[in-house]
Amino acid sequence: MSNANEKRQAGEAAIRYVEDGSIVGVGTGSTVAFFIEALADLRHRIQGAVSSSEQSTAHLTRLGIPVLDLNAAGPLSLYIDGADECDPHKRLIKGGGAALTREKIVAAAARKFVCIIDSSKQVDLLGAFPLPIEVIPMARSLVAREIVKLGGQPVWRDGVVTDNGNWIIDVHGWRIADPVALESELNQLAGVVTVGLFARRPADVVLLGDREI
Ligand SMILES: O=C[C@H](O)[C@H](O)[C@H](O)COP(=O)(O)O
Repeated sequence: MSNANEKRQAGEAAIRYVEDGSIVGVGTGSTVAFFIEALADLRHRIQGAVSSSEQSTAHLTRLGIPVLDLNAAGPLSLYIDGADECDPHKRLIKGGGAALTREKIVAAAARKFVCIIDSSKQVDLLGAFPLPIEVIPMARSLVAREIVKLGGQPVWRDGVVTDNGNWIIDVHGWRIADPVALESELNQLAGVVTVGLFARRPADVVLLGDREI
């Protein structure tokens, strides 16, 4: 089965976790786009969505799904999002679409995080996909030097500005044996806004296509 078909299956299968009357946390990306399309059929049965990006907000709005502010919504029962890599412990690399910061915020606000992937995202060890890190623009070189000291190869995603007005560094060359420790260590660097490792708060459920793994 093609990756696109598996993404569609995963996006549609995630609908079974949506409860009537709830506010749904919605991630970003091509897999989530299938979820948003399916969610539109249920729009009269939910209160609305909290969005993790301007891209998803535009998609949700176009389909008539109310987009709510997280501060007003409070704790969420459910967050649905894709990933760039997923290990056997449901720890993730995210941020290939530069939406990692708001994704991490909405994931943290949710009781259950259902991650929807295709088989190309499954890995034994995180790090073949370059690790995205959102940085304050003035700290780009500073953070890059610190990453080199930690053995990574930082590459500035030139031309990309996040929804929060920041920049992205993609770190190549890491095979991440201890994602929880690395996430914590990188979070301490001055100028780092968000690390694209979702290890301290992994997914609760992973759907590969329509199959829970
Ligand atoms: O910043 C983007 C997000 O973390 C996405 O969830 C991730 O890049 C996966 O996207 P896609 O479903 O398009 O492969």
